[in-house]
Amino acid sequence: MKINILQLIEGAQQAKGLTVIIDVFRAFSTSCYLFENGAKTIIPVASLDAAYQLKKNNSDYILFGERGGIIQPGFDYGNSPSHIQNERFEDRTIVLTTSAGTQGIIHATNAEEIITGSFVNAGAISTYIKKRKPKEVSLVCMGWGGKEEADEDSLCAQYIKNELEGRNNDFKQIKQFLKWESQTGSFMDLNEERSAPKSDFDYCLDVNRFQFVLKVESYTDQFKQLRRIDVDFY
Ligand SMILES: O=C(O)[C@H](CS(=O)(=O)O)OP(=O)(O)O
Repeated sequence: MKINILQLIEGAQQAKGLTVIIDVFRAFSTSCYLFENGAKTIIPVASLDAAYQLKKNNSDYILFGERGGIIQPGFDYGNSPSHIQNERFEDRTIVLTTSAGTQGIIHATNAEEIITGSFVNAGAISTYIKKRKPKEVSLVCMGWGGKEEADEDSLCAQYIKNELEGRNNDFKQIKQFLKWESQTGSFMDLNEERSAPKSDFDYCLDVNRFQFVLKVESYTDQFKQLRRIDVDFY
């Protein structure tokens, strides 16, 4: 199995084979919590306008997302896992637009198959890939707004690569590094509490909490959706 680690929007455009679009803080961690809390499907869209249009045509859809980490006018929620811990989304369709994660999905036009990547389901991702046995895997780190590399996404890519190659991971060390040495995730201290509470850090780094992957599939001619696929651990 050939494994590529790629960076940012250009990396998403170059990605081939089974592609994992990685966004630890916070889009694809939050997406896992949404499915855990009952969401029927998530429609990832690139622009705020597309999100507003979908809501206009489907008043029961729920709008999630941010720009620069901040919840946008008219949105029901931002991009925070902390804010949905006690919320249920049974049978609800979520529309999600974020600065980095959803942009990666939209730009990965050469990928054979796309799944999302985060630490909260990293083990499930490697199990899924091992079962699928693809010739080529692309691990794409979406970073800050898809434009600047971020430690958490690069470390998540390396974690998944190590799992696939049978090498050990030291997640405790990864978490300590992200907490005390890396600048990444600092927007959680700076932004308004209602958009990025500090507790998001721990929710996004609750490694292997979920045993499912999120696969990108067609929704309509125009839009894609994320579908939850449960992966057996053994
Ligand atoms: O809201 C977030 O967590 C980030 C903001 S940014 O990309 O770091 O500016 O968006 P995401 O798409 O979840 O990385």
